[in-house]
Amino acid sequence: MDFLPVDLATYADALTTPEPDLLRRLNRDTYAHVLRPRMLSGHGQGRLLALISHLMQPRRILEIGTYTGYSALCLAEGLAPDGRLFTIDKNEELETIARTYWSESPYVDQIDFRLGDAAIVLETLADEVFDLVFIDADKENYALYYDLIFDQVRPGGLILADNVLWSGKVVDPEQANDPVTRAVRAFNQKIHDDPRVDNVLLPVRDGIMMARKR
Ligand SMILES: C[S@@+](CC[C@H](N)C(=O)[O-])C[C@H]1O[C@@H](n2cnc3c(N)ncnc32)[C@H](O)[C@@H]1O
Repeated sequence: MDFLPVDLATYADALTTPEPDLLRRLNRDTYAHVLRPRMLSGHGQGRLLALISHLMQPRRILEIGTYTGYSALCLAEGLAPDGRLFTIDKNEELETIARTYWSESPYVDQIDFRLGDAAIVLETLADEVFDLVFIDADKENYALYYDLIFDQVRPGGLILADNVLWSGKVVDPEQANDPVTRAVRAFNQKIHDDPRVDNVLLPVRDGIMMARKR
């Protein structure tokens, strides 16, 4: 299933800054060789992540859910010269492809990959203060990750969470009892109700929650 009608998605991508060659190759390689390639952010969303990062020029980025390393490369584009991006994934089979492409980028020394279950790995990053966080792992634990990292986000920092429209299931009455859909809906409501942030649910691709810490 496509997130947008194909002609609209094609039009939007055509009128967006082109996908850099390295990312285009990683995108193709992922679709050719890795399971569930739809998880990769892709051209339009990747350019949005890069643009946000350029605007913020973060010193510390946290990504939960590396997959093949595509969104990490996009987010790294805006890093301050002494900046660092921590990215966590529990699937060791993806590490090689991610590192292969990172090594071709100017950000290879700024990307710090941590293998393991996110909730546990986060304990090892307890001393970091984050400017920008991208939550893109198991949906059932989004609310947990949000709670775990919130105090480590600086005032004015941005928390992004992907797939918050969950392929439209968040408004499908037939999915009301689906546990993942319920978790995504609960997460969205939690952010919306949190007086510590200003938020926008962006209907981009599969939905991106943006929450700026006050
Ligand atoms: C949607 S993909 C990430 C896509 C990537 N951010 C991108 O845009 O290209 C989700 C990833 O989260 C990882 N993941 C799922 N549950 C996790 C957990 N509990 N801890 C760490 N990683 C997890 C999966 O292995 C998968 O690679």
